[in-house]
Amino acid sequence: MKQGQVSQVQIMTPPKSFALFCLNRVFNYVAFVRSVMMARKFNISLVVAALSLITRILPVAVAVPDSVLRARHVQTPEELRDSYDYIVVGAGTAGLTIADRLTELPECTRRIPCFMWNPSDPNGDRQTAHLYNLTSVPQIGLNNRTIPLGMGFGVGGSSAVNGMAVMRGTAIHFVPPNPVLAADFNITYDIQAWGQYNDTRLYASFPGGLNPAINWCIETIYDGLIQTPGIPFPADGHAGNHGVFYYPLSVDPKTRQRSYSRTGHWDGLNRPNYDILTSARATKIVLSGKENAATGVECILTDTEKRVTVKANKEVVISTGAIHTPLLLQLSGVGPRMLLKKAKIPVKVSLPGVGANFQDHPIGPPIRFNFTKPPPPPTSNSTHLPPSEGQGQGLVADLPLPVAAPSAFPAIASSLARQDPASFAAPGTDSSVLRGYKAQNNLLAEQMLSSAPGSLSFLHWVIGYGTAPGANPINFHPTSRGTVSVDPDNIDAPDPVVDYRALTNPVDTDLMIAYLEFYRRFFGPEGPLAGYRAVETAPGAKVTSREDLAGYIRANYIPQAWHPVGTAAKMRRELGGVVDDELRVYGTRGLRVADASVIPILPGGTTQLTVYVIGEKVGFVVLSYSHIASCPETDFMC
Ligand SMILES: Cc1cc2nc3c(=O)[nH]c(=O)nc-3n(C[C@H](O)[C@H](O)[C@H](O)COP(=O)(O)OP(=O)(O)OC[C@H]3O[C@@H](n4cnc5c(N)ncnc54)[C@H](O)[C@@H]3O)c2cc1C
Repeated sequence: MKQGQVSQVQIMTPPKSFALFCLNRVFNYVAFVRSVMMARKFNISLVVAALSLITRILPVAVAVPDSVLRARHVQTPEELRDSYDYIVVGAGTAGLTIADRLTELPECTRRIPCFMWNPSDPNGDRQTAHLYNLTSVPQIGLNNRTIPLGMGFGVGGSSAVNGMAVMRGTAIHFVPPNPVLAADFNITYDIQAWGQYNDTRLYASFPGGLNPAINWCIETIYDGLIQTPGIPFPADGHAGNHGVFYYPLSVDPKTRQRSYSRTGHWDGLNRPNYDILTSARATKIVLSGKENAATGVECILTDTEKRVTVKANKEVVISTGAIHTPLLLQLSGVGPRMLLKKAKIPVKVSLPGVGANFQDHPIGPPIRFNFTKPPPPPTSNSTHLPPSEGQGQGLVADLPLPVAAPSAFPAIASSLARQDPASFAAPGTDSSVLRGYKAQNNLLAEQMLSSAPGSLSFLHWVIGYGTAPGANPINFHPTSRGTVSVDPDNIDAPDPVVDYRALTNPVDTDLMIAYLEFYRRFFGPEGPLAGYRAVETAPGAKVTSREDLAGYIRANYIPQAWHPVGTAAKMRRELGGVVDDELRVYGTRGLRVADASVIPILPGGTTQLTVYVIGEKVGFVVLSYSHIASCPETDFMC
């Protein structure tokens, strides 16, 4: 395939190897994003790109009305089968992806129930009521404020309630081998691996609807960014580089409805080998024998409070998200020994990393300006707005640290590299976890010095929000590490104790100050927008000392953007890792974790795309391998 061709309008021949086939499946979703971006670059109508994809999946979509065909919905214990080959716990973003892939091969796998909690209406669509109502403990770094966090719990999990932004990290995240980054998820930026199959039913598109009130703002800021040294403008926001680009949404371009794991991986499936048990909360994985083999799942039926155990013949995959996965592991006896002992939970596997390494993208305090000489409103021939049929939700600028903090970056990097993580980690953190933090610090410090293509971006600026020019800077790579733990005094509580430990590492304050200073330069009298004579309204030009800025940050910092990761990290065990490269939980047999919790360091992008890929990895690449010997090759081609 030549660079620049629109992959979706080509009919490709099947790949020769199973591995390539799997990779192609993984990349379908991304490929569509890319084709849309390519279409914009080469002035090919987005509609053509979208239609080509729709045309290819249409026979399936038409022949299978959603209302009729779905996985068997099990609602009472009596309907459960005696045992299941695979049990996927959690019908969320990754969980539904995995269950779909496993049940694609009817001869090879049998019967997978997905447990989920409180889905009052499994046929329903996005409902705000389908959010967990969770709050963190008081944050010592944030003047003891508590922080609400929302995770989805309907069929579809967080993909059913999320903001639908579709982004990817920069390339370094996905280039193996790397001991502490996502690596090894077999994501590649090789265009050859993309877009050769179009059998996905998940979409990313530019559905239109960019708020006209903020267009002027985008136009003006875009102009300013062009004049700022060192900022690339990749035509394709998914090419793995930092820079300025429009991002698409997980929206079906035809129906303009949310495209999420339920519509992509559950609606329309009618498979005799697929059961879904709802209104059930898993409380424990049964680990048997010396090998701690996962032989079943205990759960509580939320309508009747009845407890049932479902038997697993082959594997259990935990896919309950970065907040509830560490809780479920700990309740099963897999976690930090001291914590489990305190909670009186028999220790099956001492794994200190379970619930450690907790991260989310923090949203910084607002910095706002008034233009006293306002820019002219955009005209219809504005050059920087996306084409009308291709309006996305927004424009972002993802900047490496040398661009965001051209004078501060060496000092920030060297202070991180010199740190002893024990000084900032939660009290009692195990030495293996501290070694993992050190490895992460070293990698982040190295990346803070780089603006090479594909290196990490640090400042994430979502442009165009707010009524006034300015920003709430988002830090793509915070250095503080939180914890998610069972409450030792109440192990029956459905939710864990969540502690962001926000701003406990002073480097995070240094980064936020550097970002606020970036905006002061950008909007100020020496910056590219000087002609508009901006006056700073928040925090105000008088707030300049480190102490004052740190106080402003402490009072306004929000340590989460609904992207929790890292609490069952895919890292080496001696670095505090919880799962290996194939996402198997250390010290167990037949137990994997596949959801956002395995991501060791936050990607420089929103998280859903990476989570889908994790689901694909487990559901298709890893588990399918165990059946290659017994399944005819053609099974994989259908
Ligand atoms: C409000 C919000 C906005 C977001 N915005 C964006 C965005 O714009 N772009 C983006 O890329 N990402 C966004 N994200 C993040 C993204 O959606 C998540 O990273 C991703 O969906 C996580 O997938 P997961 O499979 O790890 O977990 P989930 O999709 O959350 O799935 C976990 C599932 O497990 C179930 N579960 C939990 N505990 C149990 C139990 N004990 N027993 C049985 N079931 C259980 C839950 O009910 C849920 O269904 C947002 C998230 C939220 C919540």
